Amino acid sequence: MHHATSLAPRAMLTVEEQQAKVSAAARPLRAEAVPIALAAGRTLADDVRARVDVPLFDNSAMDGYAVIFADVEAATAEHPAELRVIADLPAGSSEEPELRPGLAARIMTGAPVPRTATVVVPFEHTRDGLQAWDAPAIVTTAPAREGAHIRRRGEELRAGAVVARAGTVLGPLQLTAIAATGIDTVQVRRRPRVAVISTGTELAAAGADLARGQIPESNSVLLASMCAEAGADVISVDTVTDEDAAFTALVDRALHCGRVDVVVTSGGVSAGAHEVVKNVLRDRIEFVAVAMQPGRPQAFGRIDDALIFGLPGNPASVAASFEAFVRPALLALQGREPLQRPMIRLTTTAGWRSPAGRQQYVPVALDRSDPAAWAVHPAAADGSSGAHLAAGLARADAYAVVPAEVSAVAAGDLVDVMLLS
Ligand SMILES: Nc1nc2c(c(=O)[nH]1)N[C@H]1C(S)=C(S)[C@@H](COP(=O)(O)OP(=O)(O)OC[C@H]3O[C@@H](n4cnc5c(N)ncnc54)[C@H](O)[C@@H]3O)O[C@H]1N2
Ligand code: MOO
Repeated sequence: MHHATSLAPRAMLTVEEQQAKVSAAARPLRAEAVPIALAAGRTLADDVRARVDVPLFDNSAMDGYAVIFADVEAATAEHPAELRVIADLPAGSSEEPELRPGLAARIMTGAPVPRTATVVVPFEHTRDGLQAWDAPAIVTTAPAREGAHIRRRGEELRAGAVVARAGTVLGPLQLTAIAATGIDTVQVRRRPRVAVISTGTELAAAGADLARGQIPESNSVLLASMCAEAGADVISVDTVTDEDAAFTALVDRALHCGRVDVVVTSGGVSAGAHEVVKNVLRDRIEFVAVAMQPGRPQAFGRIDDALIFGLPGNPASVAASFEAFVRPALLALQGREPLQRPMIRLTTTAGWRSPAGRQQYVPVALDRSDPAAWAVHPAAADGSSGAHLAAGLARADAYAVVPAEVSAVAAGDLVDVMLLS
């Protein structure tokens, strides 16, 4: 079916205006309890508080002898202090020897320090080093201070104190810290359930033989992997022709059978004769022009509880639109902060033109050969930034984001770079 599409020029929204509409619609999903072993990449819904003190008890930081400071504070190689050893304390020992003046306990790193010990002397500061446990300890170097090499109960964190804040993404370092405070289950936001739909009668599977007019389909792999990387659960990935009925069926399935939180489509949103996304959804979500390049035609709205993103079909447009609108929404659904990628100002070693009045997203390659002066250059072989460029994305690590009012970037300029990893 053919729908006439208005070609009357319309005011473009700024990227920020469109982002504000998206973030107003993207409220955090409900929380669920997840064991820490399965929580990598999830986002904390609540602050996590330590269940136990860290360290949990006074313990030794060195392999050596637990002793009373006064017994060894004057020890030298010429006048060593000799102590009788009354206990052997490996890590995990629950023994509590009564340490009196003149006595020592052989102790290993991590073992509980006897209550009356006031210092640990490492084996390196004894005459004989590691010995049978009950051989005398002959201390030849005085400790620097009372308490040396004893890690005190709760000195890093007290039970009840916050280990990690709500909104934190759980990576390996966060999960180990949580485990170390005696917690095995965390409250995290539900993963956004996402359906990806590529539209275009010209699309064939990437490995297929291609008839004239057909091209390999590439947007769905980009969208599915970017959604997964942003913490989403991609529940379906489909490619459809530009026929309204086929697209309608997929959207209905996603919304009603798949119970998705987000639908991301590519293609079919501009001004042509076969704009399937626009034809089917024009009355249900908003189709706008955004002052960005690539990525000008955009669609966004809510149907029931799901956010619907209609991204333009050009591969570089899909990629930039994802960064500008979809990724921040996926993060907001998970309650994450900040929503934007890290930005850094770097020198570009090549220049390019930028369309006046549109914020430009140029895929760039990072040159990290000088660690103190990273630089960038456009990833596309010819240095251009066209929306149709696809193969050049293989070299891209980042986007240079050029403000709308800038019309040319010159070699040597500082540019704002959005890092992708
Ligand atoms: N008369 C006008 N024409 C166009 C306008 C306009 O304002 N007036 N806008 C242009 C801009 S800017 C863009 S961006 C594109 C966006 O168009 P659509 O979203 O409708 O995308 P399609 O036409 O379906 O596809 C564009 C391009 O990308 C290729 N494509 C699409 N899907 C895939 C996929 N899954 N994998 C690989 N490649 C894909 C498609 O074959 C086209 O070459 O419209 C301009 N036109
Ligand atoms: O806005 Mo389009 O995405 O430039 O080609």
